[in-house]
Amino acid sequence: MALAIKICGVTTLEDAWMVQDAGADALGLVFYKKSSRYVAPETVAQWAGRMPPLLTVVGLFVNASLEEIRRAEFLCGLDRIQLHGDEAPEFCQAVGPRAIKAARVAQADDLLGLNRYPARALLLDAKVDGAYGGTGHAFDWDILRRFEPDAPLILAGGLNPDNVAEAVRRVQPHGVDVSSGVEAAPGRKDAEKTRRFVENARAAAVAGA
Ligand SMILES: O=C(O)c1ccccc1NCC(=O)[C@H](O)[C@H](O)COP(=O)(O)O
Repeated sequence: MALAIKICGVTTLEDAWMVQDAGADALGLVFYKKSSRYVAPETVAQWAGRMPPLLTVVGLFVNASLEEIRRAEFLCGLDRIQLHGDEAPEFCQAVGPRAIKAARVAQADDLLGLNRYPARALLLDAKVDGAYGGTGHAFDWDILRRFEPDAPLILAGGLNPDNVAEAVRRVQPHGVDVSSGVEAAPGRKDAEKTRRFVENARAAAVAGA
């Protein structure tokens, strides 16, 4: 199966095109006001008709209301909804078949109960005190050895162009997700790092196929 690659924390239309040019499959828009990568749904709505046509657009929310999510979906035409807070399985169900549930993990116990989420995919990120995501920290991938997710697994947390190949080889995820590892500055992506990330991830996936 081909590896899906998502570049998260895009805040400009220019970076959205760069992500497509680099060969990624999806981009993430952080609709969480406390993030340095926050972009307003109204801003994204102004990009309408000028977005890269074939990229999957993922809206990321942290403990948002269903109303807030539906509004952003309507304004921005989101393909997926990434729930990156403390949302319950029932909330994931209410969001519907576009929902990706993100979970923060540090140890094997953090994986318990994740199969209760009726999610399109499970995204596993590093657990860091006081932060919901985008920290640049990795978790111990070995704790995934005995984990059998019911949904496709997307690996995140501290990935970068230099470690993504090893991550793909060891975890064999359905997809990988990166934010700070391909940044020039918070909220701005670096084209060269993004291109290298995609190239190295794809090469590792092909070699392991
Ligand atoms: O990116 C953020 O600022 C952010 C804030 C709050 C919740 C989630 C956030 N990002 C989520 C992502 O999808 C990141 O790609 C993921 O956490 C990995 O980040 P990084 O370790 O920086 O690659």
